Amino acid sequence: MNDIALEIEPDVAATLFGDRIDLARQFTADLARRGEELGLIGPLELPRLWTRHILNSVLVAPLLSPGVVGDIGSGAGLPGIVLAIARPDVSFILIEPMERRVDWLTSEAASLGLTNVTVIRARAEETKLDWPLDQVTARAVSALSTLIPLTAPLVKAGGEMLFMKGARVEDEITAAAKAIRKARLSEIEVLVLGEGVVPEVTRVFRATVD
Ligand SMILES: C[S@@+](CC[C@H](N)C(=O)[O-])C[C@H]1O[C@@H](n2cnc3c(N)ncnc32)[C@H](O)[C@@H]1O
Repeated sequence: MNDIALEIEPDVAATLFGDRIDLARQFTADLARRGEELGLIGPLELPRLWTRHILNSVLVAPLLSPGVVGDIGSGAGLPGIVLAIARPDVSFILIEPMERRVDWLTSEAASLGLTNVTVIRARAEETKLDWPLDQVTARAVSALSTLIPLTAPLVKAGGEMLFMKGARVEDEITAAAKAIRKARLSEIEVLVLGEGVVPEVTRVFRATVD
C-alpha cells in the first residue's frame, strides 16, 4: 500500500514541499494505509493520492500569508494538513463536523508534529472563533452558492476565500451571484495552478471579503 502512495514524480513533490517532503511522504503513507478503512478516501483514489490529492493541495501553499487560515470540511486533511506541512509559518484551524475525521486529523497533526494545527469539531455555520480568520480554504465541501454564506462570517474584513474547485467553477460563480453580493466579495478571480508542473491542475476561486 505504501508503495502505491509513494509513487510520485519525486522532483515535483520535493520542489513543492522543500525540506518538508519527508512529512508529506509520511502523511501520504498514513493516508494510503488507513484512509480507506476510515472512509476518508475511496479505493480508486489510492494510486492517485499524490497526483490528484497531495500535489493538488500543496499548490495552494504560496497563496497563504502568515496569519490564521481556517480549512473548512478538512476530511482526510485536504488541503488543511498538506498546507500545514508546507507552511509551518501559518496557523491552521481545521473545521470538520464528523467525529471519526476529527480523530484522524487530530492524531495525524500530533504524529507529524504539526504544532501549527488546531482541530475543531463543528460545522462551519456553528463555529465560534475567538478572532476572525485571515484566510479560509475548502476543497470538495459544497458549491460556492452554499460555501460562501457558510464561511463569510468566519473571515475578517480584508481576508480572503481560497476555494479549490473543479473545471465548472465559472458556472458556480454565476450561480452564486446573490451570495457573492450578500457577502460583499470583491477582487474575484479564478487561478489555475500547476499547469505544466503537475498532472492535474488546481483551480482556486479567490475573493476578498470586504
Ligand atoms: C467530500 S468531503 C471533502 C473532504 C476534504 N476537504 C477533501 O478534499 O478530501 C466534504 C467534507 O466536508 C465536511 N462538511 C460538510 N458540511 C460541512 C459544514 N457545513 N461545515 C464544515 N464541514 C462540512 C464533511 O464532513 C466532509 O468531511
